[in-house]
Amino acid sequence: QSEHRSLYPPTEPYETGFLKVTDIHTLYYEQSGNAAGNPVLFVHGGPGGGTSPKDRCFFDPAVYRIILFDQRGSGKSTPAAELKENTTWNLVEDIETLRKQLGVEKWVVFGGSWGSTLALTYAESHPSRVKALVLRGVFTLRRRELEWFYEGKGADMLFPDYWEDYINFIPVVERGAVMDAYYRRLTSEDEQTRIEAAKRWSTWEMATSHLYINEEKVKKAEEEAVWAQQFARIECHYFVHGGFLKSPNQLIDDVDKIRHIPATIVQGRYDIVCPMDTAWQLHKRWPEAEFHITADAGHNAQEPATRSRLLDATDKYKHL
Ligand SMILES: CNCC(=O)c1nnc(C(C)(C)C)o1
Repeated sequence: QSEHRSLYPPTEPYETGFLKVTDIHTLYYEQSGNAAGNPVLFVHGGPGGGTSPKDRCFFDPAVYRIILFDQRGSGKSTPAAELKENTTWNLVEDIETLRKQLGVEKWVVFGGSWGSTLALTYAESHPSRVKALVLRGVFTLRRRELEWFYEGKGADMLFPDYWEDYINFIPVVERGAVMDAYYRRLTSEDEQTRIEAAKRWSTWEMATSHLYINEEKVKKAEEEAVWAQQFARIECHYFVHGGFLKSPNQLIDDVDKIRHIPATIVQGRYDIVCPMDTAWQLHKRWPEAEFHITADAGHNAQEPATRSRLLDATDKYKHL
């Protein structure tokens, strides 16, 4: 393992498309790299975060058939930020629909943050379809994870400056349930209320996603109203519904369904958005999975040590 690796060079898709999955939702997807190669599915975060061209660069394009898709309401999928028919189980079905559409039997599945949540949910639902899992910044939507970051039960103590703009948007009397209060505003009849709530919610998350604040990401949350609404509305929708999971600890409790699958977990020690406890609990229940703590990293996949371990992992599974 070299210490700090660079991403694979940028590539362009050899195919892009739109897949209608319900009367309401149409999904954007793309394929790049080697059309006859080892299929890998990139599962983006948020939910609602969408994919970007850089996401392709975690994979050796000479070997991998690199498949990206924008989940319901995210990125180029339409309608943007749509919450109707948008649940974890819909997304698991969408992944199977996409797999069949593309003629993939089995694939490597790669996901960080919410992408790790959906990757785990998909693998536990369809273990025979997963060649290997690469998980980063593990998030399982336990109540404690949500309260830590969105309800003023921890992360606010580490970023009190950025917390102020997030929490001051909500009247004191509503702060007993901050996510619910944001949800009322993110789904308000009034467009300006929706936009302001989305910008505040997204800025809080972008400001805390790196060990060293990434001003570019903060600017994106403050200035890209469409993206901010996709990110904030869909995240908040999933969180106020507990991820639509059957029980609060379902993903870790059901890990025995996937312990036979080759896997690598990469976790930033100073991940403020998805604190290391979750990855640690998953690791203890899944000792077979390779486990890397990156000592000088936060939440984001592009932080040098995290990026490097992720590249090592995709190289490890490239010939499966
Ligand atoms: C719990 N939400 C964290 C998450 O999934 C996430 N954080 N940043 C992202 C993007 C990189 C997609 C913006 O996703």
